[in-house]
Amino acid sequence: MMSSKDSEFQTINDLIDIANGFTRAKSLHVAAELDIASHLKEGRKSAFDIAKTIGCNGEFLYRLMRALTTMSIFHEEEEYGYFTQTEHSKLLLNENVRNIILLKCNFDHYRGWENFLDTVKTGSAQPYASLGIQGDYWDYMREKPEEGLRFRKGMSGYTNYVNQRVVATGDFKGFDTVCDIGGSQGVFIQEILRQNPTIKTGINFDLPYVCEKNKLLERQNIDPRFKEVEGSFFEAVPPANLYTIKRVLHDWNDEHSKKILTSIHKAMLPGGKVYIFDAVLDTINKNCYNIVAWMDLSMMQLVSGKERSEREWEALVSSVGFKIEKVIKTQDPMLPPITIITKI
Ligand SMILES: C[S@@+](CC[C@H](N)C(=O)[O-])C[C@H]1O[C@@H](n2cnc3c(N)ncnc32)[C@H](O)[C@@H]1O
Repeated sequence: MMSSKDSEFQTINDLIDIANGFTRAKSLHVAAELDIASHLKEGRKSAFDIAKTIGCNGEFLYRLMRALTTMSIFHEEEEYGYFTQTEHSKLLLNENVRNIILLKCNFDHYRGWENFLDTVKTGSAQPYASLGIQGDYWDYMREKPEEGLRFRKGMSGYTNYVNQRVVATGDFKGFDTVCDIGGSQGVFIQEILRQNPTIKTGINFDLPYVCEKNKLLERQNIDPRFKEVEGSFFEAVPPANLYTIKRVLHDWNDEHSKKILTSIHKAMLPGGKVYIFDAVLDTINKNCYNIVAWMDLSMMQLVSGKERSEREWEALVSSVGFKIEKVIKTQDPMLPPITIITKI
């Protein structure tokens, strides 16, 4: 039986474990950056041999891999220095997963959290002030092209991962023109077109510098119905019958979100709808791990945005002339529910 002292030690260990989160994330980052998993594809291998191949210090790479095994990333064999793959480390071979990790754990992403204490105290976030960046997160992404590319690849990683299931949740029949607002590299609208042959035009709408960078992508089998339109959703969006807006409104506070929704309201063709793909907080269980509570903090610190409850969504959309028609809930928190809104 556990004594109360034992259970206190366990709790202290749990807290220290949480405090170690940064070290763990950084170790995962280095493993992804060095693409260590790809060296175990053919079977067991010594960390010292991998180190020689990739130009690392053998002992240090061994110690990194040994630490990662404590989180089920790689498995250490009986023979000293040898490792095999695990279910977790196999996933590092998936380009989408690797891009998500590289986005989440990169150095600038951490730096954006440096003044989180001030954010909580003041209720106002200045994530990149210490890097001398004025303006919002998107200005930062434009001014630091490497970060911008990492961000877009990471977002496409998320989207590619859930795309098929998310699109299958919605009903896209009867809409001639569908426009994905803030669609980044355009992978979401391409999947919508792929699953819905009756749509006539699918527009990817994003900022001019994002569309410019998209021209450099090696896109394969582009659907002739796919179109890219550049602009700012604070000014105007293209006319469409259906707007999809995925993981965008949570980037913005209510004042900015109202402006985005107003642009959509003005441009929407008669009988149109908007599908919002963002979390609805009420669908999440309290007091246990959920990804949305953590996403909410990232929104708070990095972009001054937030995740919203159904009541908050209702208040937001009704203030600009929309009403919620339906919320299609999903079981997996990785899959955003669809909040369908129409004009009042
Ligand atoms: C969090 S990302 C979401 C990307 C994509 N919808 C997804 O789910 O993967 C937000 C997107 O909004 C775009 N964005 C930011 N400000 C914008 C603006 N003023 N007008 C149009 N797009 C904007 C960004 O460039 C970025 O692609």
